[in-house]
Amino acid sequence: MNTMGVIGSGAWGTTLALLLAKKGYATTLWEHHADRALETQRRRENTEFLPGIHFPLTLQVTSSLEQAVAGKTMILMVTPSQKMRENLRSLLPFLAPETLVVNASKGIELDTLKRMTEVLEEEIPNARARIATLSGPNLSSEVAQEKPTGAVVAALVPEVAIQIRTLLTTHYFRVYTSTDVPGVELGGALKNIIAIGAGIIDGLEFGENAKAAFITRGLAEISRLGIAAGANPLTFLGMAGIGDLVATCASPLSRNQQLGRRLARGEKLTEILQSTHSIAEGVTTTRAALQLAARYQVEMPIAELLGQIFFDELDPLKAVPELMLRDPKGELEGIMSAWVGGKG
Ligand SMILES: NC(=O)c1ccc[n+]([C@@H]2O[C@H](COP(=O)([O-])OP(=O)(O)OC[C@H]3O[C@@H](n4cnc5c(N)ncnc54)[C@H](O)[C@@H]3O)[C@@H](O)[C@H]2O)c1
Ligand SMILES: O=P(O)(O)OC[C@H](O)CO
Repeated sequence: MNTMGVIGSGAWGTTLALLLAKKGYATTLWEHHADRALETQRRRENTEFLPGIHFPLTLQVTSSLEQAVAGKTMILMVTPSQKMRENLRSLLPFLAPETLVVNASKGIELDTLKRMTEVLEEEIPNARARIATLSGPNLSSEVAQEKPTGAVVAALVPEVAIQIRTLLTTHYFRVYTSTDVPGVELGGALKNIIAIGAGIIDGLEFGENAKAAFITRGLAEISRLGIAAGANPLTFLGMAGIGDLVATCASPLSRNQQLGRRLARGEKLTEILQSTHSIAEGVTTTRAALQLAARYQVEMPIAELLGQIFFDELDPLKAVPELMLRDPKGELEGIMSAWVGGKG
């Protein structure tokens, strides 16, 4: 009998826990606030992040990491990415050696600049043969409503990815597999930067041409950095690349996109971040991506300007001519050299 643990009860963690529980797996969802765990367990609904969706009997909520982790077939890590390491350290005493561990968060650890599975590898003994990462165009409320969705799970060991694909697949959640862990993970993390920019473009009412060009150049920027960091270039044409970029940049459901629109209206970043419990990972990811770009000597003009908007209060309207009037260049410049020079 397969049993599941989900660590992190925000919108995505709750959605994944519901998916697994509705498949009939006994699933335990971990919430880090004890009183909120009790409240959610009592109400049988996550009223804050996923209102209106009733929990089946197979889904239990707890604030005990032991209950959420011990003896499970698979656990999914769905905390804010900057909290990944501390949560892993806390749950490690309860983690059985055979439990599969899947990252479902999209971010890069500040300071270390590690991807989430790199953090998993550092914290979990003998992790390589049992860890994986899940990504793709997965706006949580659509998945929770069982709307048809595609995703990708990447693992170093192909059989592990296949095993996890089997556990996650449903009639509304089609999962592909990959062995390109860096590509899948960087695609998912870096698209949040571009989604904030797309929100700014929407907020400034610059139109669809502008947004399409911006997404396209965003993909070029993600690909350049990803390839330099060891990703397979083709991954950025897949679920975790163009797939997630389209969903997140186009949808008003995206929290990163929403943040961009609020910035365009003149709201201050600190006020926006204080006004919500939801995570918009793109802001911290911009900081980390710029440091990675410096490490790999990759140009990221969009991320640089967004960094100036976030951290130096650059007026978004002033950023636009800077992008438009950069030195003209060939469309594939930079991508080709990264491809030839990268490990991908
Ligand atoms: N929401 C989506 O549609 C979606 C889809 C795919 C991936 N993701 C990714 O999943 C991750 C989690 O996002 P989400 O949407 O589930 O969360 P959310 O933004 O809906 O809520 C944030 C959650 O983080 C929890 N939290 C805060 N501090 C914590 C700590 N110290 N330890 C553990 N938990 C803590 C909060 O209690 C809350 O449950 C992010 O990396 C996000 O990018 C989200
Ligand atoms: O709401 P966002 O911006 O965190 O995006 C959610 C998912 O990552 C979309 O795939």
